Amino acid sequence: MTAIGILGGTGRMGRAIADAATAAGVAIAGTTARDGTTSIATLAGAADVLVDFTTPDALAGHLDAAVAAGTPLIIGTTGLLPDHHALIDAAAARIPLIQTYNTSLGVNLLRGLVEEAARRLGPDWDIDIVEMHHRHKLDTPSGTALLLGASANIGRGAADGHALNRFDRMQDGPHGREEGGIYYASLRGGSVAGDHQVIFATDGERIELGHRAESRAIFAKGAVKAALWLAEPGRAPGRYTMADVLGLA
Ligand SMILES: NC(=O)C1=CN([C@@H]2O[C@H](COP(=O)(O)OP(=O)(O)OC[C@H]3O[C@@H](n4cnc5c(N)ncnc54)[C@H](OP(=O)(O)O)[C@@H]3O)[C@@H](O)[C@H]2O)C=CC1
Ligand SMILES: O=C(O)C1=N[C@H](C(=O)O)C[C@H](O)C1
Repeated sequence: MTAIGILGGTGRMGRAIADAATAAGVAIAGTTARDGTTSIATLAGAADVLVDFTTPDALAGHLDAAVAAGTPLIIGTTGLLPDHHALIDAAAARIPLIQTYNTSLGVNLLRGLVEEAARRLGPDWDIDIVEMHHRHKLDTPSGTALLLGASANIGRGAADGHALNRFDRMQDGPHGREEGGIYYASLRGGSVAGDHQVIFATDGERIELGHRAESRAIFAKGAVKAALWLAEPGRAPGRYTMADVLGLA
């Protein structure tokens, strides 16, 4: 039976993933938290696959441990910067790895719809992304908002959608729109698990494509599915996506 090691086991997502794994009959090899009482290296050696929903500061240590043990890794942590992505690319040459800002089926389907809408609508339609999350969320805009922006950029013809919006952060105030810019608005409050709305607006009409997460269970279920997929025997090193896992690629 596949055993999952949960990095950040004390967190909201860590606990949800433990519940989802138990419900799916998947073993838990162990968990870590910020206090370091459990050795990451020991857990990496004991687990068939690791899942990391923690904080960008912890990423380098988690990658080192996974590579040293040869253990596949799923990174769900958001707020990553270009340097983090360079470390992930280097690790993916050694182990199978998935880095994704959203593990839900719905958002990964929505990405394709957003890409298609942006492609068909063309440059006369402005694109804005509005997201709302619980009061504890630290990063802004959400990783999913950036993913959806990347899909829209790809639909508009960009070779690498992320290259445009990894660096284009939120723009505020009535400064007028930059041509081709995608604008983000973020709300934080209550216990919202994750709402995203992509608004395509032109003169006289709007199209809205959105997704609402009713609980973290959908992210946890997707993370367990991705973990089982990544841990399949013979999975070669590489940087895979949720589209690969869900058969959407
Ligand atoms: N990809 C996806 O589908 C999703 C991604 N996320 C992302 O997952 C991440 C975690 O979210 P959430 O569970 O709500 O956050 P929490 O704050 O509830 O949990 C964070 C976890 O990380 C641990 N941690 C914090 N700092 C460190 C550190 N320096 N080293 C090691 N471990 C550390 C915490 O340990 P301790 O308890 O000891 O502080 C805790 O276990 C966020 O980036 C969030 O955006 C969330 C939902 C879905
Ligand atoms: O922090 C969260 O809770 C979530 N984070 C992810 C993000 O930043 O997009 C995914 C989901 O929306 C929940």
